[in-house]
Amino acid sequence: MAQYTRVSGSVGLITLQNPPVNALSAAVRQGIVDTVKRALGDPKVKSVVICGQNGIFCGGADIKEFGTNMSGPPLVPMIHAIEAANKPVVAAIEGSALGGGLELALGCHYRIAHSKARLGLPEVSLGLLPAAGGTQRLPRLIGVPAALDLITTGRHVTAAEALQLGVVDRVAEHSTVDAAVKFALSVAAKSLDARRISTYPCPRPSDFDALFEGAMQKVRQSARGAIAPVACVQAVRAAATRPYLQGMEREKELMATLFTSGQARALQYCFFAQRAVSKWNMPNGARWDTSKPRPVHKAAVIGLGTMGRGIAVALAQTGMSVVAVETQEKQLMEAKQAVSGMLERGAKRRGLTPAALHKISYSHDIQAVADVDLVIEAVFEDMALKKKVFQQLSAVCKPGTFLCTNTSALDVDHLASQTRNPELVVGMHFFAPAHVMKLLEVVYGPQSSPQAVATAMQLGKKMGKVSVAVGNCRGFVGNRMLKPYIEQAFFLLEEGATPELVDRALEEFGFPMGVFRMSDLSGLDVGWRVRKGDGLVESGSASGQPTRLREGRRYSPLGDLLCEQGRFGQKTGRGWYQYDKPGSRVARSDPWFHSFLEEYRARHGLVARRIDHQEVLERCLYVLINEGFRILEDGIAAGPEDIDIIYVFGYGWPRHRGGPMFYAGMVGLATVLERLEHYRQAHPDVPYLQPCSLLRRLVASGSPPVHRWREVIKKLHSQL
Ligand SMILES: C[C@H](O)[C@H](C)C(=O)SCCNC(=O)CCNC(=O)[C@H](O)C(C)(C)COP(=O)([O-])OP(=O)([O-])OC[C@H]1O[C@@H](n2cnc3c(N)ncnc32)[C@H](O)[C@@H]1OP(=O)([O-])[O-]
Repeated sequence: MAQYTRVSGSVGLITLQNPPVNALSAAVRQGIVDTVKRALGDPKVKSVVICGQNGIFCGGADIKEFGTNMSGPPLVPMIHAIEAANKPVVAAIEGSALGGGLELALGCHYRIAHSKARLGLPEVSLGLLPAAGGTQRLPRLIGVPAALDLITTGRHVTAAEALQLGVVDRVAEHSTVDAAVKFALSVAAKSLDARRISTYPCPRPSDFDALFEGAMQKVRQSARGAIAPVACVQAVRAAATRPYLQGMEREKELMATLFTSGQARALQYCFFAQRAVSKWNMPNGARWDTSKPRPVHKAAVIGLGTMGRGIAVALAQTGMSVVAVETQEKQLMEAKQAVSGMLERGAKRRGLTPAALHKISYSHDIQAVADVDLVIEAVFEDMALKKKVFQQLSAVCKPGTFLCTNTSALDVDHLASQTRNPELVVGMHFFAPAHVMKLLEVVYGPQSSPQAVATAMQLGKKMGKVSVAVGNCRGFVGNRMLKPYIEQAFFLLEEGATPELVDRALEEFGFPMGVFRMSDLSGLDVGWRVRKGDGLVESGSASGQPTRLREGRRYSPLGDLLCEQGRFGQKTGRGWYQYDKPGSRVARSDPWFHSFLEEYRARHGLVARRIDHQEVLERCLYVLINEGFRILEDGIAAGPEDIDIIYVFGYGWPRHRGGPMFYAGMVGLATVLERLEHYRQAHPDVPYLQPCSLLRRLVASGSPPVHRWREVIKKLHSQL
């Protein structure tokens, strides 16, 4: 809807009305067409202002309409009518002008933005391109290089940068609409010939070919198989090589290739899934909208290793006071330096003064956290040590202090049982580097209070994290699914694959790093320590079948054998790959490992066979997905969106593939089930390949679309 009023005597004020972000739904588009006609037909009106209700201009096209039979007036002619108007039209931009919202503003003759406004064309992040003239008008207004940057990255710019780029004409510190009305009065009599962007020539950069080749190469490298960024470059190229109307035809053509693509559906699913996970609920019925968080003004971090330092930085960057505790004096001094460095670099990147530096106080005494509202424990991943810390915290902290653990796999309930108030204990599982990675798993146990979960989720949002609430179990959601994925990768090596082949298949699928390059980065010794803790590691000297079985389950000692030789990955310069020196990041094939693998197969009577990318993907991804279904069945994750957001934001699952559960729906649940059964028959000693009954149930009920799985899961749990 759009409301029309005449203000200041001669200004027609059009207000977009579609809360919360005034998206350009069919009704809003119709409203704009009607109100613009009215303003242009009203003799008293000399100029027009378009603004949005509730302090936000427009969040773009209504994404909820995509995939439906879209009705109502199309955007392109609607914006043309505004640009062709014989009265100046001024866009008053508050809050956000994104996608179709900015394209609407680019159709106006002037743009005035509030100093806090954000502007951009983020369509690429939805698997699309700006299809209401954005790819043709923006290059004409701000030049090809700047337009290429905004359109291929989809990044939002501040009002200040938008002014500097020439996207907006003015920036207002207060009441943008008033400023726009005053401005509209001042330009009422001015000619509009030079204000219709589509009539502008598109400046042709001197290094035209090099620029577009460079842009195409860049998007192909960073896109990892995503198609929208490539189409964005092609559309902007049309702006620089064709007259406006032909360029618009090209924009339309390219959008048609994207609009119904699987990638666009996956990316739009991620958009809504990211918002859905903030609406958390627990099996005991507690929910996001009925559980009130408690404010956290002062927080503490216990243990200043790599994770603790990142968490301290992320907390301080919220502007709250932070107490950082490390009992080892030397480690404390090193941590102080490291944290200060990270804060200074962070502030510099954002063009800010490192005010957060003064928000952190350091101590080697746990007594220093007595008055904080929330503590995050990040000491070494050892249960005995963590239990001791939780006992101390329970004694030292003021009543009501939330006690959170950054453990990545240990039992949160067991730690809670070490305290006087287990209801105040939750897991806050960050991902390395903690001040960079967006994902946060908030882990609740049966005793965790809804208020503790609500407080941790709110703190996560304040730290700029995408927080997902999950139940307590071994490895929570992310690491629990990673275990069978890694196990299959090891088995594939035994059967004939190489680290290079497995990694190439996963990287071509879209992962930034394959499983073996990732293992070398995070360190083979991390997993080795956990397997030792689980009593799985045996001495390397023995050979034959028995050494590859643990309680009747197939087991591959490959990783253990490498660790016994000190091959921990990048940190030792040798792992699954070789590196120039310890700490280098460039992986190179290692002839030693290839002959070691052949000798290993011979020693264990294994005959290598040809393995193709399809088998790698099916075995590594379907077994991970299958564990995802078990997690849903166990109620550890409330819905597929929770799992998908965890994998997209924490494990490098390519966003244009929607996440493991969405991907399973795209491939077809029946196919996933059939392939798992196929591999289970071939490998009866691998229980992870046993299809989950929830998967069978979904296939039996006709493989409903992913957004309807929660109903099936609910029914399943109600029958349990
Ligand atoms: C032709 C044209 O070229 C093309 C084709 C297009 O234009 S494609 C569209 C391009 N536009 C975008 O990519 C912008 C997408 N939106 C955002 O980036 C953000 O929303 C925001 C504007 C910066 C506000 O952030 P926020 O943190 O304050 O609130 P929120 O929680 O995110 O959002 C609040 C609520 O609004 C919903 N919502 C937001 N934007 C929406 C949109 N464009 N369409 C439909 N719903 C939308 C969202 O799902 C949530 O719903 P619910 O969860 O409450 O039920």
